[in-house]
Amino acid sequence: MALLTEQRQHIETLVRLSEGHTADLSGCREVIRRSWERCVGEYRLDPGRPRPVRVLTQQALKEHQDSVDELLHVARAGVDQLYAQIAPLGYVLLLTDRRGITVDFRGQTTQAPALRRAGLYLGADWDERYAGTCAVGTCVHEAQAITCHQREHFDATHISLTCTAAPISDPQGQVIAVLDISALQSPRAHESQNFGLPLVNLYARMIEDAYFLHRYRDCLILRFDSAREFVHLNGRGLIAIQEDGSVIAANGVGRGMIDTHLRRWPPWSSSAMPTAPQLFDAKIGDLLGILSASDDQIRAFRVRASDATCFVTLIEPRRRLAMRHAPSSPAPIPALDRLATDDPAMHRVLKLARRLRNEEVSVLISGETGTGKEVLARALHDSGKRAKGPFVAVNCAAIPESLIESELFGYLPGAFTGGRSKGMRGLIQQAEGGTLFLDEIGDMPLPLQSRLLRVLAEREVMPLGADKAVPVDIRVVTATHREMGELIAAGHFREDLYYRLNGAQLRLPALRERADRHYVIRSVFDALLAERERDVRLRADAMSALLGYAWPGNIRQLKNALAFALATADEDEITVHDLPDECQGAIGGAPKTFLPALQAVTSDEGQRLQALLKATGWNVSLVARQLGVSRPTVYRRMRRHGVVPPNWQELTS
Ligand SMILES: Nc1ncnc2c1ncn2[C@@H]1O[C@H](COP(=O)(O)OP(=O)(O)OP(=O)(O)O)[C@@H](O)[C@H]1O
Repeated sequence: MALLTEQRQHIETLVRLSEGHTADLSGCREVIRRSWERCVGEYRLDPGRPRPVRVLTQQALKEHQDSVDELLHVARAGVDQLYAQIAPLGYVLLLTDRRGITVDFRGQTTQAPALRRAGLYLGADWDERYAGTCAVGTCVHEAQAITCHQREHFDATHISLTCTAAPISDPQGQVIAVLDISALQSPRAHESQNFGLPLVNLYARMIEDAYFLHRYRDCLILRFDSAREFVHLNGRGLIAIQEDGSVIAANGVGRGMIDTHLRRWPPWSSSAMPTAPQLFDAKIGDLLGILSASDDQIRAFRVRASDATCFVTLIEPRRRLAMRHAPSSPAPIPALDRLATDDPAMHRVLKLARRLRNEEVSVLISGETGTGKEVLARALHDSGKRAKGPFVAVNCAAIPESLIESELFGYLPGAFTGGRSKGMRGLIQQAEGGTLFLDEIGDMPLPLQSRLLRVLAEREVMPLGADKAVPVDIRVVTATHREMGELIAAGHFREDLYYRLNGAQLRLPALRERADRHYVIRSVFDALLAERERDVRLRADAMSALLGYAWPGNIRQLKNALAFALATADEDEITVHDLPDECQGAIGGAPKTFLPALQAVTSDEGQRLQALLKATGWNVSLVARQLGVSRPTVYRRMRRHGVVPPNWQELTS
């Protein structure tokens, strides 16, 4: 009721404004007043007829997303980080294109119906011409960050909302997108939103700079700041230049410097631009030589426009950097190298794998299901001196217990009823000269563990029914997703066998923990395309959802999800809507890991654990490190206390 009364009063104020009475606007901020005047004068919006929220069709939304595809991709990390900060305060996040169409969104699924009604949703249109005065639309019009709080909105439908938006400009200074945080409810006082403007501005600037660095990654870029300590970390000025010092593009701070320079020294022609040596009062050689001039790869220059000192570093084109670093990197081993790019845990695994590939030492590969243990075992085999020999993979969990002995060790004719009349060469012997890969080793029955131990110790195998052992030359690689320490403690696995198998351990990280998820997604996708001889584009919104998903089934689940999308997508591109439901994230592809758990946890220990998990963004590995226990132990404790992460359904499936 209160809202309806407020809406009526609001409408009356605006109707009076449309009739030329401006007396009621004395407390109104100038920027809002200008926008209201545009709404009634220019757009002819009728304040007496609030308009329903407009949400675009999937097809129309797709077109808008396409037009900012590259930006969406670059912005993702910033969008996720900002949302992680504002979600606990009850805010949602919108990224719109320059026309005010919401092309990316983060919000809580539990609030979806209310958010959709309010227009805080993927595809919602916040163009000032349609929605009236609002943070996004007015921000685009004014090209400046703005808070639009409650009754500052033009349309009476929106007056319970509070919204703060900041523009994101392209390297030419044109607004290409708007970053917005909004809440359905907020305190009445405008000051309650004071935190929002600097926060959204900061992230908009970071996204803008990330986009600049991405667009000009193949150019020389000067990065500068007035504080030496901040240049590498967050140098605010960016200017892309050519080798002769001419300016290609600049970010907001860089453009500001150029403008001041031009005001002081007006050019002889309107198209003439100052060069970098002119801007920094330097020789081009000094600028190009920055990296070797000092230990911290920074040099001080005088900015001619302001006479201020400024500290500058040089970012080299990515291609040139790659070439420079190539000679020092170790000799390529394609079978191993293609498994990862720049993930620290994978680097450690692959570094050790390189050393082990030609050794006879037994290797135990651990990691959650689907992390690629068999793929790594095969790569180890393919890259080592046994590559020409066979690679025999045995899944100990998949073979019935009654058959596993005969399968592994083989048997002579007539060794047991039901066997083949000619007998059978066991898998151990089939791996002669090559590698025997025993997957799910934790599931091997105890009696067989003793026999396997003998094979490893004596390097010979005794087929069923034989009275003489046969020598074997095999390398054994095993894998498990189980906690071997627990199996040993429970008497299910022989400790002596474990130590023999665990000559070295390679621990594969879960896909959700990998910093090179983008590379993994791309390579799995490319492999599927090659298999199917198809050419299909993976659109940025799909990539964004894939990057944000928790992947309880790891690379296997990823592969299945992409295969599903390829099989069901209508066109020659995959969008977020073509992915299996669980990977589409919360509304607008929000990473599930950011959604709050809604479970009631009663025990003290459970609550402490839940608080710790929440504080780390449900990073189980980090919590395990903080508590000094293993990850499986954290999962077990979560299960015991009923601590349910947002993505638990997948984790337990
Ligand atoms: N780096 C990779 N590139 C492409 N596909 C991969 C990669 N790693 C794993 N896969 C694919 O993911 C699936 C699971 O891999 P794999 O069988 O090696 O995992 P696993 O850890 O051994 O699984 P499990 O624990 O269930 O035995 C396979 O289809 C494999 O082809």
